[in-house]
Amino acid sequence: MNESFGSRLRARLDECGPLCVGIDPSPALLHTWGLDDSPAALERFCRTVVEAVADVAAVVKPQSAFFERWGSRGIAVLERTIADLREAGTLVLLDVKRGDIDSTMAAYAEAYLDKGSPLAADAVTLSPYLGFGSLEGAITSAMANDAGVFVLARTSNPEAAGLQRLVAGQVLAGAAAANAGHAPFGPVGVVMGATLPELEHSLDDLNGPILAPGLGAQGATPADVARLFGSVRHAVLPSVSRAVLSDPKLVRSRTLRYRDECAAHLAADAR
Ligand SMILES: O=C(O)c1cc(=O)[nH]c(=O)n1[C@@H]1O[C@H](COP(=O)(O)O)[C@@H](O)[C@H]1O
Repeated sequence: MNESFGSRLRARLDECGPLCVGIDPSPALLHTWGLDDSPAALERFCRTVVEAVADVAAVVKPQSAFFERWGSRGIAVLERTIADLREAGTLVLLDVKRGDIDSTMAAYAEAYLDKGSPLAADAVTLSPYLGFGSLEGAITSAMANDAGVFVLARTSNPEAAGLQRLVAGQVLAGAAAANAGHAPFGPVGVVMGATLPELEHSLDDLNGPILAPGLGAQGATPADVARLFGSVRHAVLPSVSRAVLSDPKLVRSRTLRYRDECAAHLAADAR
């Protein structure tokens, strides 16, 4: 692997269309699938999802929390899931939402971005709460490893608005500065919920990908994705978890439906 994350994401979006599928093996979903709540069931769940979506989702996003709850046994399943996805050629965005002072961030970067790490992903989610500058080392590490990061800017949950409205501009400016001069995208993506009533900031100068979670279970639709992100449609990566995971037999068909509906709405509503 020696192509930048931006190039690999561009190629994957062009090949598969705009969708990220989350792997969120919650106890509720394991129960719905008729599985017990155990590491073995977790592994079965993940294998089923990987087989169903690896060739049709541009990106797959395992949610670390659902693996961490099983301690080392859960992390072992996460390692195997990441390896299976990468072997299948799917980009892996590990959802860990990390953020800390620079020396601690260096250790997180080593854990999730260093090519030699057992948990190395193509990209990770980061939280900018300690200041965008605290993420600088992780961004440098991402670039050195042909990986990427997605920094929380305006998340999909309703509680976030008051706090994030105050700082989203700084996050977007920091990401745009880090991405300047890179093609086709820089390594710093941002997270902007598909549930937002409106975009309060311009994304035109970002030059990076936009992860847009909230489709399905949180109420956002493919039409919302197009309404919010039509002007940056080549860079948006809508993300869905529960709405495609709720029935093991329908994971693939629901993935295809969300992907194709997002593509159709983005093409039709592009401004
Ligand atoms: O970083 C994320 O992926 C994320 C950001 C955000 O703003 N909102 C959000 O829901 N997420 C994650 O996206 C997934 C959403 O799952 P569903 O609501 O089931 O599609 C969860 O793993 C969340 O942690």
